[in-house]
Amino acid sequence: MIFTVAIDGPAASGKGTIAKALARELGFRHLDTGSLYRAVALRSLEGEDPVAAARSLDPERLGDPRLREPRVAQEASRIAAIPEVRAALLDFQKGFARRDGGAVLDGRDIGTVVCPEAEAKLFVTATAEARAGRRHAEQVAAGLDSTLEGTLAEVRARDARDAGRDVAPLRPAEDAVLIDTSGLSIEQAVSAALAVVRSRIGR
Ligand SMILES: Nc1ncnc2c1ncn2[C@@H]1O[C@H](COP(=O)(O)OP(=O)(O)OP(=O)(O)O)[C@@H](O)[C@H]1O
Ligand SMILES: Nc1ccn([C@@H]2O[C@H](COP(=O)(O)O)[C@@H](O)[C@H]2O)c(=O)n1
Repeated sequence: MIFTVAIDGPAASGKGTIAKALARELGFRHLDTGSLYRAVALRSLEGEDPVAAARSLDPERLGDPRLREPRVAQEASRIAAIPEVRAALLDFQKGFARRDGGAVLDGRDIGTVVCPEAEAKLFVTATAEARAGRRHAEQVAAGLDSTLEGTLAEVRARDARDAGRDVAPLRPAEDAVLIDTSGLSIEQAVSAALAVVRSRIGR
């Protein structure tokens, strides 16, 4: 059996939280595809050519805590606009998705480019203000220097780059189900997503 759940959405919309919860609940494997771009970005910030970094990336080594830093997130959205970087990361993502069993992948182009054949597609969104508030709280809890205004500006800059690039821009697939988490708790958002996926599994 192959069953792929494709989850896309802008920064801090809650797609990673939903993806992890779905994978846990359904016994599916999970890939946070943003971590691939962040790993390339970290190496780019250290002076490496991003295309060479993407071509030699070890996807099993994505645990570096520096990947979560805001400067890495911004650099990720810059190197993610390079077509050769995206091409170098594509086969691994497709292979992860279509191995036997169930898989949940979250990112920006999963339903449109990586897994256009996914059995269930979700587009998770929220207002920029709600997303910035969540990311700011997360950064404060992690002991990082963060202001709400600065985080909102970063979220907006990343949205503009991710949605405005020529290659694989952030957008909902035509057949994606939209979940706006602005007014939802984590539990409500996860159960809305689970209901969509279960309805597809049952078909
Ligand atoms: N429905 C929700 N209500 C309140 N907080 C939420 C909700 N969903 C997620 N969060 C919190 O918001 C933050 C961002 O969530 P998450 O990491 O899942 O977003 P994301 O879309 O995967 O972000 P990114 O693409 O930047 O990695 C986390 O701290 C998470 O706990
Ligand atoms: N499928 C994807 C996933 C991510 N990106 C880019 O990486 C940046 C970081 O992603 P996070 O999900 O960890 O926030 C993101 O802003 C995108 O530019 C991508 O292009 N495609």
